[in-house]
Amino acid sequence: MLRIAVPNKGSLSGPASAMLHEAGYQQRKESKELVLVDPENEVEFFYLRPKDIAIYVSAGRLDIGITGQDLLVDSGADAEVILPLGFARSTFRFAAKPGTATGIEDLAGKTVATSYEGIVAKHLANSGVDASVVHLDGAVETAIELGVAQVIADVVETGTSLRNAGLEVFGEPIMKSEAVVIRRTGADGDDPKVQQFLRRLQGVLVARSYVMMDYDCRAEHLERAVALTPGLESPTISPLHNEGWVAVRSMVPAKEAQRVMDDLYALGARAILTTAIHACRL
Ligand SMILES: Nc1ncnc2c1ncn2[C@@H]1O[C@H](COP(=O)(O)OP(=O)(O)OP(=O)(O)O)[C@@H](O)[C@H]1O
Ligand SMILES: O=P(O)(O)OC[C@H]1O[C@H](OP(=O)(O)OP(=O)(O)O)[C@H](O)[C@@H]1O
Ligand SMILES: [Mg+2]
Repeated sequence: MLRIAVPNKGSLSGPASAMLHEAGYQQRKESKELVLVDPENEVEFFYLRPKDIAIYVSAGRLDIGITGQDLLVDSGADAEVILPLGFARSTFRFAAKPGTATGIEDLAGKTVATSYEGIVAKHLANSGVDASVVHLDGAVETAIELGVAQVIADVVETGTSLRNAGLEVFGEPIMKSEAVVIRRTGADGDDPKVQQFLRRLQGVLVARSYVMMDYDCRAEHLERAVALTPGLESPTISPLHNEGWVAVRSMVPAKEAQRVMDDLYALGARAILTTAIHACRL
C-alpha cells in the first residue's frame, strides 16, 4: 500500500485534498481524522503538519508527500520534488519599514524574524551576511511593530499582509514556492505505484488547464486552422459528409480558448465547441 503524507492544516490542506479527490482518491470527511485508508486504490493517507511532511518522507516512513517547496527547503530534509502542483504559489521575501533597507547587505547586525529559520539562515550564510534570526510561529508581520526584530522574512502572495502592517519588501526574492509532491532523495523512481499516483495527479493538472475543442473547417483552411490548434501531439482530423469540409478535434489551453475560437471563426471555421476535460492520461 502506498503511504502518502497530506497537509492537515493551513493554505495547502484544502487544495491538496481537493486535487486528490479529483484524482479519484477517498479523502477524509472531518478535519480531525489523521489517517485514512483507501483500500480500493491501495493508498493510505496520513494527515500531518505541513512543516513535518518532508521530515517523515526523508526518514523513509512514508513513500511520498505533498508539501510546499519552501517548507521542503526550510526543513533541510533529504527529499526531492517529483511533481510541481501549481497551487499555493508564493514568494519568500525580506520586508521592513519603508526606507530602512534596500538589499541583503543592510541586514548585517540586525535581527530577522521568521517562521522559516532554515531558509533564512542558509540564505544569510550563502550571502556572507551576519544577522540574528528569531523564530516566530506566525503573524511575523507584527514583529517589527512590537520591537522583536527590524526585518522579517515571510511568505508573500498578494502583499496585503505586508501593506496592512506598513511594511515593504526589499532585495531580490529569496525563493519562489508552490505545492509539490516530494519523495526521499534517491528513492526508487520506477516504483509503479508512485508512477500511477503521479499520472493521476498529472491528469488532474491537464484536465484543469486544457479544454477539448471541436470545429468544422474547409479542407483548404485546414493547415492554418491546425496551426492555431496544434494540440499536445497532433489534432484528430475526420472527413465530413459535406465534401471539402473536415472536422478537427484538439486540446487547447483553457486560458487561450476564447481567443482561439475568435481566430478560427475569422478563418471560416464553424460549429466551434469547447468542452471540459474531466480526467485524462497523456
Ligand atoms: N497566502 C498564501 N498564499 C499562497 N501560499 C501560501 C500563503 N500562505 C502560506 N502559503 C504556503 O503554504 C505553505 C505553508 O503552509 P502552512 O500550513 O505551514 O502555513 P499557512 O498556510 O500560513 O497556515 P497557518 O495558518 O497554519 O500558518 C507554504 O508552502 C507557503 O508558501
Ligand atoms: O501576501 P499575502 O497575500 O497577504 O499572503 C501572505 C501571508 O499569508 C500567510 O499568512 P497566514 O494568513 O497563513 O498567517 P500566519 O502568518 O499566521 O501564517 C503568510 O505567512 C503571510 O503572512
Ligand atoms: Mg501561515
